[in-house]
Amino acid sequence: MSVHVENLTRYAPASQRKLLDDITLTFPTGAFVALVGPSGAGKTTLLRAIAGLDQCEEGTLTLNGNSLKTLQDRAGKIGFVFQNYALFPHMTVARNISFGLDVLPRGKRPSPTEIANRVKELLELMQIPALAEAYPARLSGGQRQRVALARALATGPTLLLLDEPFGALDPIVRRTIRTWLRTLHDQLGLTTILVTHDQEEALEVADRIVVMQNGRVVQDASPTDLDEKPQTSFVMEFLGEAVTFKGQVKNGYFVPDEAHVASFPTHISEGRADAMIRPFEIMLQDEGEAAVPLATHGKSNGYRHYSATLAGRAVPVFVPETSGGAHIKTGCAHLNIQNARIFRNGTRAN
Ligand SMILES: Nc1ncnc2c1ncn2[C@@H]1O[C@H](COP(=O)(O)OP(=O)(O)OP(=O)(O)O)[C@@H](O)[C@H]1O
Repeated sequence: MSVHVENLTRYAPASQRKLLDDITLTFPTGAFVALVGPSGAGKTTLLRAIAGLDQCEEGTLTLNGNSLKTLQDRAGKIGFVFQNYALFPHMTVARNISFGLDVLPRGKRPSPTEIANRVKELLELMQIPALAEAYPARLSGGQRQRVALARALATGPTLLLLDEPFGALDPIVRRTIRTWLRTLHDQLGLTTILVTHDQEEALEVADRIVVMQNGRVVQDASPTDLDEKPQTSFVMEFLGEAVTFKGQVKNGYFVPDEAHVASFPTHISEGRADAMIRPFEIMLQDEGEAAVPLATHGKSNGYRHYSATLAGRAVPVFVPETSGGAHIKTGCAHLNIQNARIFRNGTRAN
C-alpha cells in the first residue's frame, strides 16, 4: 500500500503551535521508511495522523491514491505496534493474536477454522509456534513483541506502523528482532513506517530515513545519502559523533582557526564556515615540527582510538589499526580534515 501525505499541518489543541508543519512525504508500496529525530520532533504525531488516530487541520492524506478522512476508511488495512503494547494478560498467545478477527462483525468474521489456521500461520511466521497456549506473563520481551506484531498482522494489513516497537528490549534481542522484522516486511510485501530513537537501527533496517525536527522534515534520503550528504549540521550531528572545526574560507582553502589542523581545498565562497567530520574520517599527518599530542584510548572495531589535544579541547580521532605512521611512536601528529563537510549557518555548503 502506498501512502502520500501532502502539506500536512497539525496544531496543538487550542494553540497556534504547529506540531506538524507542512509535511509532504510519499511512502511507496513496499518501502521501509524510518522516522527519526529528537524528542518532540513530531514523529509520533505524524504516525498517529497516518493511522487516523488524530485529525490534522490542514493537508491531505491518501492511501493507494484514495483520500482518507475517517478511521473506517483504514479498517483492516493498517497494523500498529506501539512501544507500550499491551497484550491481554488473561488470554493465551493464540487468543491475543486472533482478537482482531474474533471481534469482527459476523458477516466479515472468518470461520473458527479459518481463524485457527491464520493464527497457526502467524505463529510460524513469527517463529514462536510452541507458544500458542502460553500466557503473556511467561514470555520474554522479544517474544511479547513478536506476539504484538502477529496481532497487528492478523487482519492482513498492508501498511505497518511501528512506534518505538523495540524500545523496551535489550540491545542484543533488539538487533535480532529488527533483522527478522526486515525479512518479514520483504516476505509479506508490506509498507512499513518505523519511528525509532536509535539511529543505528534506522540506518540498518530502513531503505529510507526521514529526519524530523520541530514538526518539519529536514531531510528525506537513503541511509547512504544521509551519511555522505547531510544537508544540515543538525543532521550530521544527529546521525553520529561529529567534530566541528570553525574556520575561514580564503583563496580556495578552508583554513581552520586551530593550530595543527591542516587547511584543505574547497570551492565554496570566501567567509566564515564550519567543517564537520566524523572521528574515523580524521587522518593523522606525521610531517611538521610542532604537533598535537595524542592520548591513546584503546581499540575497538578495527580502530585505534586517540584523543588529540588542541588548544582548548580534546578531539576524538579513530585511526584504522592497519595504518602505520610515526605518530604511533612519537604520540604527536597534525590533523588532516580534508574529508569534512562544510556548513554555513547550519546548511551544507560544499
Ligand atoms: N495532544 C497534544 N497536545 C499538545 N501538544 C502535543 C500533543 N501531542 C503531542 N504534543 C507535542 O507535540 C510535539 C511532538 O510530539 P511527538 O510525540 O510527536 O514527538 P516525537 O518526535 O514522537 O517525540 P518522542 O521521540 O519523544 O516520542 C511535542 O512537543 C509534544 O509535547
